[in-house]
Amino acid sequence: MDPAARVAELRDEIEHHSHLYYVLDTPEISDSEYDRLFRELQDLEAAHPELASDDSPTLKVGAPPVSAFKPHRHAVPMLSLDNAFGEEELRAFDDRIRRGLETDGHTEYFVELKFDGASISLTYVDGKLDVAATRGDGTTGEEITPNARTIRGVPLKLREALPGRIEVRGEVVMLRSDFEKINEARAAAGEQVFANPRNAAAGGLRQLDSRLTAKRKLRFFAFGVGQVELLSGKAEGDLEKPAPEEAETRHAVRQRGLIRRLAPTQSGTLERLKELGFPARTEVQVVRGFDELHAFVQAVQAKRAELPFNIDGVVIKVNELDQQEALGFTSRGPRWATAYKFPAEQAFTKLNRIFVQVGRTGTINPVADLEPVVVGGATVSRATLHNYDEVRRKDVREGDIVIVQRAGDVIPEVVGPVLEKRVGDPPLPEEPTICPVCETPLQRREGEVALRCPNRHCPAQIAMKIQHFVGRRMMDIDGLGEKLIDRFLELGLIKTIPDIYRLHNHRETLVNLERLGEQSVDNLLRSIENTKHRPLARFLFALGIPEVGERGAQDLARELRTLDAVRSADYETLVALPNIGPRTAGEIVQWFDDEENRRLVDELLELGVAPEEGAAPSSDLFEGKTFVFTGKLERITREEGEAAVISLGGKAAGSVSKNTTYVVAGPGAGSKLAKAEQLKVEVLDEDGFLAMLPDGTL
Ligand SMILES: NC(=O)c1ccc[n+]([C@@H]2O[C@H](COP(=O)([O-])OP(=O)(O)OC[C@H]3O[C@@H](n4cnc5c(N)ncnc54)[C@H](O)[C@@H]3O)[C@@H](O)[C@H]2O)c1
Ligand SMILES: [Zn+2]
Repeated sequence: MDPAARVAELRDEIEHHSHLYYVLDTPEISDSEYDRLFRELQDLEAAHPELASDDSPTLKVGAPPVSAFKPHRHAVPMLSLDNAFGEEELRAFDDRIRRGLETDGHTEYFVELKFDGASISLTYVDGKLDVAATRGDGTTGEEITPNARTIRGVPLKLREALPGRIEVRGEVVMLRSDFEKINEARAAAGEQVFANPRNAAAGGLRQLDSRLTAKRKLRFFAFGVGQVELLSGKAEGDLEKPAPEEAETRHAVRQRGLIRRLAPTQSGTLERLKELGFPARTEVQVVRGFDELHAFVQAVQAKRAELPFNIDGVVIKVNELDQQEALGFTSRGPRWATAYKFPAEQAFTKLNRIFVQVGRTGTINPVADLEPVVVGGATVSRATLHNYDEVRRKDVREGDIVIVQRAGDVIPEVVGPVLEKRVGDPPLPEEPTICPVCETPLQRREGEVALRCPNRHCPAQIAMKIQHFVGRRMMDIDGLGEKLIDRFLELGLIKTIPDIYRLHNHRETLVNLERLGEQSVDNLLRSIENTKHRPLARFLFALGIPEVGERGAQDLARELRTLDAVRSADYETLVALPNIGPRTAGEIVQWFDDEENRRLVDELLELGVAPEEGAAPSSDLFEGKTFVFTGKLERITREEGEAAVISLGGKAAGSVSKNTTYVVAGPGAGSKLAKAEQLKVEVLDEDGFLAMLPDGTL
């Protein structure tokens, strides 16, 4: 295509999506698609300077304010940020900064989370909130003062009544937990769900009735200041050592009695904001040079999913304000900062078909078959829809354009359809009445939403049970994957879980199977044999008793120690155990009461499976104490730490609560550490933990 035509097309398209995103808060394409269009336009404009235009979206910020609100002119423009994707672009940013500052040394950066929300400006006059405004197009925003007053983290009065005027800027976000509740309610009311917390927060800011804003439970995190015109006095002490070339202006400022900075650095500014009453910020750090910068970025990325709100990257700012000034601005943003973007966790794609999957316990799960799309750095072509209640609630139909989400290790899921893009009126997917695999009529258990196939010999369930049994966190049978299990089932080589341990009787058949050589068969048989003495906790987890997960199985093994004790425990015994609730206790009793399940366990034992019993604690040193391990440990693994705690009579838990005695935190610890600090739980580092052990080591 002719570059001029493409440029025109891109500008139109970008304007269209900006309007949907910034003004209507209902995007139709994902952020990464938008970023791609934006980059393409930037590149074309750079390659063809003759196509430059003053009103190109590449020179603009956000979108103009809507007329329902009083316009607010920003004293200092509220700009956007440049982006960096990947290590190479991060390095290029660092190089550019060093060139700009004409230094070869390490630059000092202030690095922090890039909140995925909407920015606002809060102006305080003599310490009182005077006016709040959205970013708008950067020059003019919308005045939303009554709405801002409802946001947690926006002080109505600063802790110090600073004389003069100070404008604080930051991001308004919605916690993921609040977002989920709000979306559930919207779906139930047949409304379009919000694609993400950002849209919900941005929309919440621009309500005409501030009571509606209050309902969204928004939060504010300050990240900087705009205009500062404080009368000298209190804040002056923070004006340390002006750079010599600035002494002149500094002198003039002082004569006028005005101070225009809170502190000489970005990190100092944030400290001051905290003192003034803005919520403390976590995950902020001063780093020097590229390596430290890169390490921080990676550490944040690793704990992205643990944070209570969404972030879309890390913001990197040159820390010294004098250096920031020297670097200056472009029309869209500061030269002294960039946004390092993480892979997007959401994408838009077409839902081709909804099909049914039968789970391990017979649950019937609708699954979306999607046009493959990259989300969170991986290609996704299937996503769970959980159950048919949810399908109806979200109103997802075949052929819809849907929002797909993949956050951290969580299974990809369909957030909801883009109703605007629905073609015609496709029928709501029908809930099946018979199992798609064995054709048994489906049932629904009392109090459950999911339908179930009640046929315990249903081939689909057996396949899933076997897959679960051999899984990595269960019996961990190396080399026995999903495909091979299906093949063995088809050939009748295995029909039940115990048949796995009888496979050696079929060595000849196996060796002659297509694509399985003698060597891989022997490897497989050996790895099966090697799993006969797995720890009891793993074995219990592998059995697939409803409600008994990894932690539950560990609790059972630790408390009851032998398989016999678990098998024969009655309801009262079980329910008295820590962490075992009535429902779990009931399921365990029922499972072992079942004739077929008992035979399954007996057969396994006869075949030589002998789970390693939970050892009795060697001491009661940690009795009554609960430990939580978090972050990266250097000298021991988390599992070793937990095993040590248990063997000394203590407990290891996965999350911090008021019952936690100690949190052992290594580098990179995130929300668990924050929770510990909040609950005033004692925090140890790895050395501190090791020092508590009888020998001072494992
Ligand atoms: N899906 C769509 O249709 C669509 C349309 C338009 C824009 N977008 C998305 O919006 C982005 C552009 O939006 P933008 O102009 O707001 O830029 P941006 O979100 O890339 O970066 C600038 C903004 O980051 C925010 N921010 C968060 N944490 C911060 C911190 N710690 N310090 C400083 N700023 C912080 C501020 O609000 C600032 O204005 C695009 O990259 C795209 O992903 C998507
Ligand atoms: Zn079935």
